[in-house]
Amino acid sequence: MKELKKLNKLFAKYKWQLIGGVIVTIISRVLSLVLPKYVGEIINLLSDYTDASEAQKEVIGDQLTIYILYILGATLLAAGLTFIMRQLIIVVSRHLEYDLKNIVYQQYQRLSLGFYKQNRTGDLMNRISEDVSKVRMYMGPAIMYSINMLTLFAVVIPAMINTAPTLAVYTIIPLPILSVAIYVISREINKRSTLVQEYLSNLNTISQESFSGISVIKAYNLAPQMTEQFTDVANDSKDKNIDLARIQALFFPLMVLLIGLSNIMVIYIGGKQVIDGVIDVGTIPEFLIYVNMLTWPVAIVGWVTNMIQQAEASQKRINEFLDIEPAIQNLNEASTKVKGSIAFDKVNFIYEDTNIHALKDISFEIEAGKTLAILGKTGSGKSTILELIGRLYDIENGSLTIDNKEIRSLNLDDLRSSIGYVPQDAFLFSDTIGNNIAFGKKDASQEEIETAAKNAVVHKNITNFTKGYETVLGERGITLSGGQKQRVSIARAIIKKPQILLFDDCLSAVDTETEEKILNNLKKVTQDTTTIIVSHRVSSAKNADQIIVLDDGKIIERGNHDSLLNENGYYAELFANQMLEEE
Ligand SMILES: Nc1ncnc2c1ncn2[C@@H]1O[C@H](COP(=O)(O)OP(=O)(O)OP(=O)(O)O)[C@@H](O)[C@H]1O
Repeated sequence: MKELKKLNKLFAKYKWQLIGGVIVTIISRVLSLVLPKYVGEIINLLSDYTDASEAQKEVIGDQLTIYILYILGATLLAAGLTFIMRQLIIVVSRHLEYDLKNIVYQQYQRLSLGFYKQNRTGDLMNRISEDVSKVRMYMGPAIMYSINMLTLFAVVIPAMINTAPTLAVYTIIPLPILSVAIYVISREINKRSTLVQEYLSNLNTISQESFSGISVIKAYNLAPQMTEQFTDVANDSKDKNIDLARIQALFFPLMVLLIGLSNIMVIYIGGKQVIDGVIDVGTIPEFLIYVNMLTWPVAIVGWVTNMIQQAEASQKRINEFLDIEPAIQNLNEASTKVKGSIAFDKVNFIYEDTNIHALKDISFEIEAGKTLAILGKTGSGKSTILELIGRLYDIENGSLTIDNKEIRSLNLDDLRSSIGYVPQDAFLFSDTIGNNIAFGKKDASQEEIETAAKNAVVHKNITNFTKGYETVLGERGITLSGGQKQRVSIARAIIKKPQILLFDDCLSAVDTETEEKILNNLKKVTQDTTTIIVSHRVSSAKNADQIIVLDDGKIIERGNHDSLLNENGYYAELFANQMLEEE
């Protein structure tokens, strides 16, 4: 229960509902005693009825009516209270589940990019859904059934012992056996259902990948292989489901068998005691009802134990993530507005997970409002520079300053909200185009959205869609072309009028003519914005105030378009090749 202790803080928030739930449960269980007690009394009265005089028969008749009314009243009240009990405890568990999901989600948002590189999306999803659901089973049903069971034991067993001690002992004996048997079976059920879940998740991954990669599958005519792969996994999944169904099928027969045994015990031992005159005949139906009242809670002991064990394991997995401190921390709570000058001084950067030395002794400076273009072969470290400016990673070596202040000393929220970042792989949400652009600025007006789209030269494309800005994009924005996606992503960055704009090769899918138009528009609207353009194309870089060329993490050339052409190095060669291509 060590891991589950973490939830106590959450429980405290709902303590009154929980205490109410406990009280209501106790009252309803006490009321449930009325039924067996008076059924016993009724049978006793009935057994006297045949030999009774007319006057006595009338009294017995009245008595029977009163007992029946008692039973009816108590049963109705107990039913009402059971409803309230579920409303209190189960509803609280849903609130707790909601709170826990939010806590996990907020933690996910806090964690740094490195965390996401190390953990699979499926695992993250599982912990926030599957694991939280298992913990909810502890927070609601497990607690409710435990209270229910304990109060029932506390009221029924003394009542039984009080009425007929010997019969009580014989009746109770099979119950622990039932409890252990259910525990063993439900543990096996859990083991097998975990396997079923695993196979289901494999099946989901295959289906999801085949839907996302449908164009590749069709182009390579891979449909038969994919179907075969799916069938194999589906077959395994079916086998695991059958294994599960087999063990589940044992659950109820076993319960019925053990209840039957207890009932036979009551009738056999009770019958003998009635013959010997130790107990009244009414005690037998009374005990039969007790046995049936106790069986479900006894069976539940095993089930609840399992639920708690699973919740403990799930909470352990959740705690693993909750206990991680984000690698990137905000070290300054005070607001620090960013103007936009950036300086790298002998920055070295090694990716921890791959040990790749991505940046080696990088030094450059950009004044606020100026433009820097970064060129270089793939894998030369261009994107890494942008990631360091957004503090997606911290540097260990050298210095990176913004407005002459060490980047770590800036308020992280201020830093990030002063940056407009357009990643290499434009990601659009499954939402309208308008909302995707407005994502960069919460309260953006339609006019602002359209202006941003015009500057990113995508307005005309959008208005060509029947629903214009209201066009809903599918998963990963599949209704847009690569170039359109890039431009929507640019509009999203410029709408927030950031102090620093980072473009990571985001004009690669746009033709040079449109590229020119976008760059010209940007020049107008981002006059005071520090802009860094990462590109493979000279056309994106030629107008920049400063250009650096990277190779294997090092700066091999720097200058502006004219000076670099004079150098006759990599840049000049790239320019010549690209001019040739264009011609
Ligand atoms: N998250 C990461 N974890 C580990 N290694 C990484 C990570 N991101 C990049 N790298 C490695 O760091 C090096 C520099 O990568 P980077 O993405 O900065 O290059 P790039 O110049 O932007 O390349 P491209 O033009 O292909 O986008 C590469 O060798 C790459 O494999």
